[in-house]
This record gives sequence, structure tokens and C-alpha cells, in this order.
Amino acid sequence: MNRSIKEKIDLTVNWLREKVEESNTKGLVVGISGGIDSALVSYLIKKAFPDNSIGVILPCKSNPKDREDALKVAKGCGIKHIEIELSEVHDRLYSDVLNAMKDKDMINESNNLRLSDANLRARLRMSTIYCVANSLNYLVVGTDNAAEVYTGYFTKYGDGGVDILPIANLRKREVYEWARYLGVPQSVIDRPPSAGLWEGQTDEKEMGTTYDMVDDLLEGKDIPQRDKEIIERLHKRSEHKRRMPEAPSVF
Ligand SMILES: Nc1ncnc2c1ncn2[C@@H]1O[C@H](COP(=O)(O)OP(=O)(O)OC[C@H]2O[C@@H]([n+]3cccc(C(=O)O)c3)[C@H](O)[C@@H]2O)[C@@H](O)[C@H]1O
Ligand SMILES: Nc1ncnc2c1ncn2[C@@H]1O[C@H](COP(=O)(O)OP(=O)(O)OP(=O)(O)O)[C@@H](O)[C@H]1O
Ligand SMILES: [Mg+2]
Repeated sequence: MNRSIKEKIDLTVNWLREKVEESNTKGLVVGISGGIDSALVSYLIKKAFPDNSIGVILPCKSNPKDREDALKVAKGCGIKHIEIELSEVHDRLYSDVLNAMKDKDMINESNNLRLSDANLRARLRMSTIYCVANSLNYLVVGTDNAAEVYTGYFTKYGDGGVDILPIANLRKREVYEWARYLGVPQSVIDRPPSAGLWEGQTDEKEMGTTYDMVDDLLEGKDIPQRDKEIIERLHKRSEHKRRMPEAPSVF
């Protein structure tokens, strides 16, 4: 079926209302990063629930530009927003974990400390957003798109820890189309996608391929063998993130 962007957006907004009704909750909350995925989701949930939607801005040793863009998004769609600074909490928790491990000689050069530091940021955000959701009886809205779901490019139980995923069937290029249609600020559209988990990180640099390639693969188009191998490796390696945790069957 060839629906217009407007029709697809209207269907998504209705779907969001249905999910809230079915779950006997009262509204929706999302983390606003200053990136395009959470910008689009903010515009969608504000449309679905003009009075019962909240954006949460959660700087954690972040580039100040992230916060500026997140504020532009909140202002652009008019969503109610709150801000909680997580840098100090992260410092304290991460150094306590490292010190406890050091005491037991668990730290050596094989540890991936950049990753554990980065993923803790995503998981502190998740805990904070659930704290807001529980308090208000709201659902937590995720921002993963189809390319991120397929490649597993998210932190398990971090930004992946959510209740509903309204844009998980959109390719990244559709995220841009919808965002432009809804009037997401240009500076948000123009910035390269980044998890913002360390200085200079961009999604495409880390993945080793481009969103165009992932989108093309998802659309069944031919892409270079090298990119295909990278994407399929990422997909296979992240299978566990798209499933319930495994349990032994011993009965
Ligand atoms: N086969 C398996 N079965 C069950 N569990 C398995 C497993 N293999 C690993 N695991 C578990 O999963 C963990 C690894 O997964 P995880 O902790 O997620 O870590 P991982 O996938 O290594 O890292 C998260 C990736 O997502 C990126 N990210 C994060 C947040 C936001 C965004 C963004 O787009 O903005 C991107 C981040 O830059 C990084 O590349 C392991 O430590 C282990 O606990
Ligand atoms: N500083 C932050 N404040 C609040 N939420 C955040 C912050 N950083 C990340 N998040 C949450 O984690 C999600 C995952 O980040 P991700 O980078 O994939 O999306 P994005 O920043 O919205 O878009 P892009 O992929 O283009 O950077 C964000 O959409 C947002 O919901
Ligand atoms: Mg981002």
C-alpha cells in the first residue's frame, strides 16, 4: 500500500494512543538527546498526547551542543520537558565499580572500560526515564529505528530498555523524511547520528558501514559484499538483544 507520509504519521499517532489505552497508562515519556530519532519521537508523542507527554534531557558528560539541540526539539514541538544532569552520578557509580574490581585484581588490559563506561551512561538514562514513567504511570517510548534494531546498535537494557518502539519499522532515511515533514529543527537534521557516548563517536564510524547501506539491505537492494558482511555480522552478534533471556529447560 502506498500511503503518504501524513497518513503514516497519523496512523502512528493513533497507534501510540492505542498503546496507552491498552496498558491503562496515562501518557508517554521519551529521552531527548538532540539527535534525530528522539526528535521525531518527541514530535509524535506530543501529537498523540498534547498534555500527557514528557521529554527528559539527560546530559552525562555530554557535548553541550546535545543539550542545545535537545532544547530546540522540546521548544519546536512544544513538549513539556525536564532535565536531570547525570555526570556526577555516573562518576560516583563508575569509580565505585572500578575500585571494587581493582581491590579483587579484576582490572587488566583486556577490559573494555570505554564500553562499560559508555553503556553505564545509557543504563543510567534508562533508570531515570523509568523513574519518571513509574511516578506518572506513563509508558517509556524507545527511539530505535529499523537499522538500529537490525544491527543491534543500542545498549541492551539501556536505550534498548523501553516499553514501545513507534519508529522501529522505519529505515533511517524515512526517519529523516518524517522529521523534515514535521519541521524538526535543521541543526538536528544536519548533525551526524551519534550515540554521544564518547568524544568524536559517530554511529557510522563505529559500525564500519553507513545507514544508507543498512537501509538498502533492509529494502532488499544489492550492496557491496564488504558492507553486507559487516551488517550481517552485527545482526548475528546482537541476536540476543532482540529476544527474551534464555533459560534452561530442566523439567
Ligand atoms: N550471546 C549472548 N547471549 C546473551 N547475552 C549476551 C550474549 N552476548 C553478549 N551478551 C550480553 O550483552 C552484553 C553486550 O551488549 P551491550 O551491553 O548492549 O553492549 P554492546 O553491544 O557491546 O555495546 C552497545 C553498542 O551500542 C551502541 N549504542 C549504545 C547506545 C546508543 C546508541 C545509539 O545509536 O545512539 C548506540 C554503543 O556505541 C555500542 O556500540 C554483554 O556484556 C553480555 O552481558
Ligand atoms: N543526553 C540524552 N538525554 C536524554 N536522552 C538521551 C540522551 N542521549 C541519548 N538519549 C536517549 O537514547 C536514545 C538513543 O540514542 P540515539 O543516538 O540512537 O538516538 P538519537 O540521538 O535520537 O538519534 P541519532 O541516532 O541520530 O543520534 C535517544 O534517542 C534518547 O532517547
Ligand atoms: Mg544520538
